[in-house]
Amino acid sequence: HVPTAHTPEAAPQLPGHELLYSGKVRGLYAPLDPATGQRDQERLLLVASDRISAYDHVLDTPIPDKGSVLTQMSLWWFDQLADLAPHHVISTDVPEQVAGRAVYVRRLRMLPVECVARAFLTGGGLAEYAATGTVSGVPLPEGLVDGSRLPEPVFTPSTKAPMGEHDQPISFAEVEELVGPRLAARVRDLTVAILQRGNEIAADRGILIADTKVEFGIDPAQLGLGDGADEEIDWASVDPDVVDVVLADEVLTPDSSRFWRASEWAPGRTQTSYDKQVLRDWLTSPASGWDKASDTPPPTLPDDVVELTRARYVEAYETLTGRPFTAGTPA
Ligand SMILES: C[C@H](c1ccccc1)n1cc(-c2ncnc(N)c2C#N)cn1
Repeated sequence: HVPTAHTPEAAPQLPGHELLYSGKVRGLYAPLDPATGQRDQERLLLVASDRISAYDHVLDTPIPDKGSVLTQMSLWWFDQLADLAPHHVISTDVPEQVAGRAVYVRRLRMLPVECVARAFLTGGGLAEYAATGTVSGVPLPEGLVDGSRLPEPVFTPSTKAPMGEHDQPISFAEVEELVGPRLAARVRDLTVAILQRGNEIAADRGILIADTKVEFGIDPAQLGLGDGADEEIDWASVDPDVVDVVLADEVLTPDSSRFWRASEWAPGRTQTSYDKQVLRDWLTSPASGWDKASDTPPPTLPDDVVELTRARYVEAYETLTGRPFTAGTPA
């Protein structure tokens, strides 16, 4: 296997497409009409790079096939969850430069809420619980520790912070102020149901999904808006029993969620990350010569760390889906 790495940067130029948003490891493009050069108002191209982030840094060493593995995994989850929510995927027939790691999606009006649900307590949720006994305003049993399984998944939303900043946790009441009580209840219930279903499926494969972040959008046409319109939306006036609340972005991937090996789960300490532990262990070992508190960029990764990390992504995909990973081609 001679890995080819797609990394010049998270979002390379793409002929016939205009870059709209560049995330840490992903890009969102508008296809251009070849005749007029105008942006297609109904579709977007969501591209995953091979870049990986750790300790709030995007590493300069790519993980070959990471973008493709996570794209294929997300596509598989959209199918597994189709009875819970419609999704935004149109086609995987994408430009050859991004084959296997990009999807054409319906252009939606995205709800201004990061929909996070937690099935196990760790990270920011654990810190909030330690300080208040609650998470996102939801009271939890006493005596929970790092990695404790919650009685049932809890909706712990946050605001969409500007690029590069950390999302801020908000209460359910604040979500109701943002999008109205009806949409707030719907996205809460959907986010919890998605994580619940994800863990039911993953548990059979020896994987625990501690938490996940999903995004929802609504078709502009169902909001009575033209495709290109970007006027303000009165979300509280939207009835989720009338419009389709569409599952967008990526779903239940190791980038949007915490993946743990069930066999390694031990509440009371930091859990090992299914996909990023090899990377984290090397970065925090003397071998890297890096100090994560120094705010200097992490060093280039040695080949073995890259290959072991790639193998973790492929293993997660093949274990979850039961399908062999084939680089560069949609499943
Ligand atoms: C956060 C995410 C993002 C991805 C990649 C790079 C930077 C940001 N994003 C997704 C949309 C979006 N907007 C309209 N319709 C859609 N179907 C989607 C989706 N998915 C806007 N932002």
